[in-house]
Amino acid sequence: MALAAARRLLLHAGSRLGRREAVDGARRFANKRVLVETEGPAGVAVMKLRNPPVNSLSLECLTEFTISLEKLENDKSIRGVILTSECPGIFSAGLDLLEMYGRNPAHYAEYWKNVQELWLRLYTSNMILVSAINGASPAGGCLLALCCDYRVMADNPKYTIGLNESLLGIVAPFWFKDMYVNTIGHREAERALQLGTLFPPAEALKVGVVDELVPEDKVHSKARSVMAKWLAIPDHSRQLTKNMMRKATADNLIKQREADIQNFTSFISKDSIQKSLHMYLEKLKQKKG
Ligand SMILES: CCCCCCCC/C=C\C/C=C/C(=O)SCCNC(=O)CCNC(=O)[C@H](O)C(C)(C)COP(=O)(O)OP(=O)(O)OC[C@H]1O[C@@H](n2cnc3c(N)ncnc32)[C@H](O)[C@@H]1OP(=O)(O)O
Repeated sequence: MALAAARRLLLHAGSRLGRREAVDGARRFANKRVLVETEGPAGVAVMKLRNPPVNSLSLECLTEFTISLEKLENDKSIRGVILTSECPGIFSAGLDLLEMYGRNPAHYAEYWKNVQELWLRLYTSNMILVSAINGASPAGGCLLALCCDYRVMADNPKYTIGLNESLLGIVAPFWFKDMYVNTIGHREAERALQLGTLFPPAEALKVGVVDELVPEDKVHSKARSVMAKWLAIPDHSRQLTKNMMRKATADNLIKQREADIQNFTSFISKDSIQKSLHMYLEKLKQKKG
């Protein structure tokens, strides 16, 4: 309830801000963790995640992301969005592990509902989505990129991308899996999901997790030129085609959202899973020291 009220407030405040800035010509709105700029080619917004240090998808970040998308969807002048990160070297570290560790079942359920919500909005968006992957993109970070219509990645071997859930002792949900299969095919997805493979750029390109690699300083300009090509297609035919390709996958979650929340909640609440997450978090800490 409290979150829903916060969401309404944010949406309202955001739309007032958005209107004022549009009048000033600044064409920019922001909340704390997501910045949206609509300068540049007509009809294109650039959405930047800025939840340092690693753009983990906390509940607040998910909510702000969903609200920003909703605002862009409602703005009929926007036809395309470039999704990128403001955190150096990190696209997104994926779901926030601290939302899935040491909390209570009601929190897990609320969190998962919001993860579903963002995924459904992104995956079924009528807008053209291009990701400019300018850093590491594990698990939920990869999920964000997979929702896009085209993925441009920085050709930096330090960055990896993939659904690595099995390395954490958890399992990618069926809808993450479905989207992976849709993108890279059954055999590659089967292998990558079991091994929790994090692909360096050249391998990500080879297997089809991303569509194009460019030098790091060219990621944004390439994303813009890709966007220009997609903008040249009439919206109605592109949207109907996208819907035809994606509807069954989205509907598969829509028809069992509640059951999926229950599954997640009982899975993540298990002692053995909490222990695995604890060990993974410890490993992340030790890496530093
Ligand atoms: C039977 C079936 C039932 C179905 C049930 C379904 C269950 C499925 C559940 C969930 C799906 C999960 C999806 C996910 O997305 S899980 C998250 C996966 N993410 C990762 O594995 C990434 C982990 N992070 C990293 O590898 C690195 O941090 C990095 C490469 C992103 C960045 O490296 P670096 O720049 O060196 O930074 P640090 O490692 O030092 O990290 C800084 C700081 O940030 C913390 N942190 C990192 N990642 C996360 C995260 N995802 N969530 C929360 N916090 C994170 C890290 O711990 C450091 O914290 P600090 O020590 O306090 O500074």
